[in-house]
Amino acid sequence: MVAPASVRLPDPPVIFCAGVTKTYGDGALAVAALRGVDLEVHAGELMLLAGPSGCGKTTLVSIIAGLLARDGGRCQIDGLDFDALTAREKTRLRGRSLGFVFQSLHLLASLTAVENVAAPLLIAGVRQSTALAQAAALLGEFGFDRRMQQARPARLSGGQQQRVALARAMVHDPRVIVCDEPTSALDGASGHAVMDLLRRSVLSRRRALLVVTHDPRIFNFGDRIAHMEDGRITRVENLPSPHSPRPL
Ligand SMILES: Nc1ncnc2c1ncn2[C@@H]1O[C@H](COP(=O)(O)OP(=O)(O)OP(=O)(O)O)[C@@H](O)[C@H]1O
Repeated sequence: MVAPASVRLPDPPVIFCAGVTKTYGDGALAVAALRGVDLEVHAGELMLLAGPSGCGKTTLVSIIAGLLARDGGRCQIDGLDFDALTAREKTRLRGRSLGFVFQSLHLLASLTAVENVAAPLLIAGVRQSTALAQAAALLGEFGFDRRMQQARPARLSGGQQQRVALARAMVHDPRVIVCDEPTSALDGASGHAVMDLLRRSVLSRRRALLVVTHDPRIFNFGDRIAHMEDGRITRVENLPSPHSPRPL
């Protein structure tokens, strides 16, 4: 049936997974990490992903970010399926549409904070002066003064390093940001500051964010929470009155 012109159909999800499976190894050593995961995250939504250690959270976000191939099911970012793309198209999709922050931040030790943040723009071919100016402006919004922007990661606190990693994931204005345990190593105030920045970026940019967490202190930053157990998402619940800071 055709919908009447006045009915607004919902936007398609920005992150879409249906029946995703993944097994590591084979034979007697096989580990079924994902057993059929269904998940949808929409523009403007911050989805938390929680569950016990070993239930498959990192495997799932690695597949969504195109860093790991799935065995079965469907998975799309903005309507595109990583597994159907050539290596060059995958790199382009990652560079254009995705930002990720994993547990080990992978900041480059020999570069300053601002150079780390500018790196994705330089890789995408943006002129150095423009890339550095954009990176400095974003770090400024993240509370970094000029001196902190010129510091190498080893001279920054854990919370500051986490914010540099976040800025690097956002500087190219991606549609999707995926974070694996962004606050696990941080004290309450630093974790709050990081989640505040993530929340602000969702509100201003209508991004889809997927944040893996064990940390109940940050549950009020999410719109919904997907509970994962033994390789499946067993329940998705709406979170009451998510924290709504000023948009970035
Ligand atoms: N490279 C690998 N080779 C073999 N097994 C793996 C590999 N990576 C993960 N696994 C296994 O797959 C399952 C899911 O792991 P995964 O890291 O996705 O879980 P997780 O929920 O992120 O755990 P945690 O909360 O501890 O980070 C676990 O049983 C794990 O031991």
